[in-house]
Amino acid sequence: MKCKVSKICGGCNLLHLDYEKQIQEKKNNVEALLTRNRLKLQIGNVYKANRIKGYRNKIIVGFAKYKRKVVSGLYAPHSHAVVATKNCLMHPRNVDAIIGRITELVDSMKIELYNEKTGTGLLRHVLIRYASQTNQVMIVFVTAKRAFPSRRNLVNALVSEFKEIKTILQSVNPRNTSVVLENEAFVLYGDGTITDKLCGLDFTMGANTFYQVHHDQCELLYKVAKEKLQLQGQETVLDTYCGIGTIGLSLADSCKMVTGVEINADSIGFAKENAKQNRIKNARFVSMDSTRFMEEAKKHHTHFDVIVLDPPRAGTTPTFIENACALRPKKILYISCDPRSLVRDLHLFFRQGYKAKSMDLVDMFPNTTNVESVVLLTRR
Ligand SMILES: C[S@@+](CC[C@H](N)C(=O)[O-])C[C@H]1O[C@@H](n2cnc3c(N)ncnc32)[C@H](O)[C@@H]1O
Repeated sequence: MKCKVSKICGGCNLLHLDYEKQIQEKKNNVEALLTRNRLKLQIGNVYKANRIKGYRNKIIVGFAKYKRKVVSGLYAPHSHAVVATKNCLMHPRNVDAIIGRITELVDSMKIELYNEKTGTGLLRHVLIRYASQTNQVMIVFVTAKRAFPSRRNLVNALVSEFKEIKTILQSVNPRNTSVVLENEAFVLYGDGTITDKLCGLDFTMGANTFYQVHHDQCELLYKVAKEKLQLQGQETVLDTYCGIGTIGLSLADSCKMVTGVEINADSIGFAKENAKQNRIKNARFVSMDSTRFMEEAKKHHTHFDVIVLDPPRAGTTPTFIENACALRPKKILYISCDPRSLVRDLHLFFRQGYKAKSMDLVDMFPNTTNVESVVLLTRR
């Protein structure tokens, strides 16, 4: 695959390798990390992706002016510089057409671009989410202020042209931070949600909720998780860092009870809604910091047979690990998107009497160096 901007964009830093070599490189990198950290762990399978382009279902584009015309693109790594791109190889084609049209409309409607240096202007970025199985698109305009003069014309133009746009929102971030969705989002069109199908279930999500970027690899990841856990139908499962409930709900038909914990209250609202719309009755969700939940669970001797954790890149906390292990679950499944924080946390699990039974990798992010790990821990 050839991309003119891959060197400056930095998004696809393995694009120069053919896919088999990318997979080998990812495996080598994780193995080297394990060795450097004195972890004797064999990597079992590396689950490759069938779809290695056009897979990204969440895209954030920035805008800039070039020769007086508005251009859009991804941000260069660790910077706020926009790399003007058209038809990124990782974007679904129909989403790219929408991005192209938004860029033209921003230009022709003379929508002011936000200037980070002076703190003036309006439009900061646009976030697009795509539910690939239902062909539903969500667009979020992130603006520096609430007043958005041309929004009605912009929305009308987009929805009349693209039938797949199900909802459009505006999120206001007045502060000088790079956080994309800082505040509450206002609905400009539709109901503020899109719904995708995953593992045979319907999952509705909002603008600031987490959803894995590669639909098919996400299904594969959850399938691997289910296989690793070998649930017998009687277990109580705790799904921490649960987002909109995807992992827990996909396990619900194989266990007695699922409890999901997540810090983002919006996500918990969607998780409850998702349980309801899929008629899943053995799942409950709690909006709470996972570490605090674990402390409380330990204090009240709440037992779980299985604990699943899928934290953000930073990994989990020593307090979470200490309390989770003190509850003595039979199995702990650690799903991680950053092998470095995973390795750090595994040392702590080992110190608390757990051992790694298996470690597998799932290629959630083809053409990049990122990889998802799944580690099954059992009591020593
Ligand atoms: C990598 S995502 C995983 C979400 C979900 N398991 C999935 O597969 O879609 C991590 C999730 O952890 C949540 N989170 C971040 N910090 C948290 C915390 N301290 N306690 C609970 N949840 C947290 C984020 O909001 C996000 O939804």
